[in-house]
Amino acid sequence: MKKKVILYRDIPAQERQRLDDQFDVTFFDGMNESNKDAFVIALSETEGLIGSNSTSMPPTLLDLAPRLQAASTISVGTDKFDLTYLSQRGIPLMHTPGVLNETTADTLFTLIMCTARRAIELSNMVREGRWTSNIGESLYGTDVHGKTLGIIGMGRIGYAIAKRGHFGFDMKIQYSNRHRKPDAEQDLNATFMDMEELLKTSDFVCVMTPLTSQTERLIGAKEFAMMKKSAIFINGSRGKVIDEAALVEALSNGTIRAAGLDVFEVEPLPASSPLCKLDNAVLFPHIGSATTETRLKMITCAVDNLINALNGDISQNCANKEQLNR
Ligand SMILES: NC(=O)C1=CN([C@@H]2O[C@H](COP(=O)(O)OP(=O)(O)OC[C@H]3O[C@@H](n4cnc5c(N)ncnc54)[C@H](O)[C@@H]3O)[C@@H](O)[C@H]2O)C=CC1
Ligand SMILES: O=C(O)C(=O)CO
Repeated sequence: MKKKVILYRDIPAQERQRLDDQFDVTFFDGMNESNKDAFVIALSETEGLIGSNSTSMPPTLLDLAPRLQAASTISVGTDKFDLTYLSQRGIPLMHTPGVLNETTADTLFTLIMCTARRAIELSNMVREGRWTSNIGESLYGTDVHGKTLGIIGMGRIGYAIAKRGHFGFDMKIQYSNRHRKPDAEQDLNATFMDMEELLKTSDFVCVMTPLTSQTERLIGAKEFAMMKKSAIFINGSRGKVIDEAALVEALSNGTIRAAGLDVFEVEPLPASSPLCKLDNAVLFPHIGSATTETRLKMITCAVDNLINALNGDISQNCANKEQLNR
């Protein structure tokens, strides 16, 4: 008999077919008030889960899935699951590292360029008929090339961002990370330092850590105050890695120059957020990996991951492999 699987995000037909070939699939378009009861009933029988990282899967919900054997998230970030809880139950969480590095780094560099050159603010000026003469000094941007790029979280994506800065923009790269990265030091001439020194000396501060209990609110009022007044802050990790209210304050009172954000404490970001009123904030709707090519690669990877995991193979792309092996 085929194993039962819940698919909680729409995926292309050919990938859905690969799941159907192997499993008895129940589809939900996310999880919301209108389908929650049916979702809970399906959970009681399911052996596998696959979906996107816009849906939270807390222990209270997964307690309702006593037969669960594997979960597969269409993301590299695993913060919508509790890894300790899953590991205690012996359930692997599969994810999609690597396939989105370059696309996400492109997005982060777009944020760097848009904030530095005030691209969105000035584009809006043109569209709204407010371009009536030469723009004047008060609307000039700041250079990106030749500046210092500080990366907090020099992992797979951090490295891809640093590569763009080093080779494309002649930037000086510095980083803080849980451990040193010899490849970044050799290939990109990157300098390892503690976060405080990085905050004080970078022109662009880019956060690319995962969201964990150690990184939650890593950057708050104290950290913004350490940055240069001319600094530009970029967050592509998760909204909760920063204190958003403190960022609003820092952008409003000139503690830092500007911010580019792809992620927020609450997503979708409500239009009532004070961030939406700030010209010096560039706001993207969590599009780090959102290209047609890369999203397909992520979905294909996540489908492979679930098939492998439910067949007992977690050698590739298992986020809690070490915890499971303990
Ligand atoms: N905006 C978007 O659409 C996307 C966001 N992400 C986010 O980016 C995160 C990173 O992805 P990868 O680069 O693939 O992960 P990774 O595991 O390769 O890199 C993360 C790095 O952060 C470092 N780190 C952890 N805690 C730290 C701390 N307290 N201080 C400094 N460094 C710390 C780790 O040592 C590691 O090198 C994901 O977990 C996800 O949350 C990922 C993809 C797309
Ligand atoms: O993969 C992730 O973690 C994302 O945030 C979406 O690409």
